[in-house]
Amino acid sequence: MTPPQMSHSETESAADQPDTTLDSDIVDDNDGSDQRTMTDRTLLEARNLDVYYGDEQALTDVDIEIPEKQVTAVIGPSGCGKSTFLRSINRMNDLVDTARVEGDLLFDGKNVYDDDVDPVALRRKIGMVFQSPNPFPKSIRDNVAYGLKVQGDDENVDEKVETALKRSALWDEVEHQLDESGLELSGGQQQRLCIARAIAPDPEVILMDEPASALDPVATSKIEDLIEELAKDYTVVIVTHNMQQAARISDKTAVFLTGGELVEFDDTNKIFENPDHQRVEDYITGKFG
Ligand SMILES: Nc1ncnc2c1ncn2[C@@H]1O[C@H](COP(=O)(O)OP(=O)(O)OP(=O)(O)O)[C@@H](O)[C@H]1O
Repeated sequence: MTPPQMSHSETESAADQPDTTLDSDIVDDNDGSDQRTMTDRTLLEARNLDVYYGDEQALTDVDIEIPEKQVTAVIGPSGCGKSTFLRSINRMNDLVDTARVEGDLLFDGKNVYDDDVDPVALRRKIGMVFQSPNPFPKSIRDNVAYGLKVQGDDENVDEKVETALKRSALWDEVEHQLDESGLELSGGQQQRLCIARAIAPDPEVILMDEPASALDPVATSKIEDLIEELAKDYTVVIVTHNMQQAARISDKTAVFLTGGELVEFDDTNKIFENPDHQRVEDYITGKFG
C-alpha cells in the first residue's frame, strides 16, 4: 500500500517550523565539472533500523550504507517498506502519528533522530520528490523559490531559481514563462519543476519515491536522464517498481522483501546478474512480487 501523499498544507506546515542548521561537517565539493565524481564514502547509514506503524512492523532490522553521489535504487514487492525506508531518511514519517522508529539513521555520521536535529533543517539537506508531480498553484518562479523563502533565504533568488531550473533540465522550456502557473506545465515538466523545487535549497541528498510512475515513456526517459545527471552533484535514493529502470539508472540496488527486511544490497549489476539470495533472484526474474 502506498501511504497517502502529503497535501500542500502538510508540506507547508512541516516546512514552516523554526529553522536551525543541522549539525554536520559536510563540505560542498561541487566544482561544477561534468565528470562524475563517484566515491564510496558513506553518506547515509541505517543501523538496526526498525519502523512500526502502531503494532505493525514495516521495517525490520535494516542495515545499509548508502554511498554519496551515486544513485541507489530501492526495489521490492508492494508493501515491503520501500516508501517507509525512504521517508525514515528525512523524517517524513514524523508526520504519521502512529509511526515509531528504533535504531539509528545516520546522515554523514549524525543520527537524524537525535533530539538536537531540526527536521526542517534536515529536509533542506535531504530533499524529496513524490510519485505524482505536486507543484503548488503558484508561478513557476514561486514554486522553485518556495524552499528558499521558507528558510529566509531571499538573496539572489532569481539566480538560484535559474540554476535550479537548469539543473533540472527545465530552464530551456520555461525561461520565457516564469510567471505562468506551474500547473499549466505537462506532467513531465511538472515533475522536473518539483525536482527544481527540491534542489533549489542546495540539498546533499534527493529522495525520489517512484518519480516517473505517473509519466509517459518520453517524460520518463527525460527524468531518468536527469537522475543520472543529478548524481554528479547529489546523492540520489530512488524507490521504483520498475526493475528495468533500476537496472538502467542506478549504481547500487537495495532489495526489500516482505516483512520490511532488506535482503540484499550491492552493485546494481551484481543484483541483476548474480544475486547472492535465491529470493532476490526469484523476485528479479518475476517469480513473485
Ligand atoms: N501511514 C501508514 N499507516 C499505517 N500503516 C502504513 C502506513 N504507511 C505504510 N504502512 C504499512 O507499512 C507497510 C510498508 O508500506 P510501504 O508503503 O512503506 O511499502 P512500499 O514497499 O513502499 O509499498 P508500495 O510499493 O505498494 O508503495 C505496509 O504494510 C503498509 O500497509
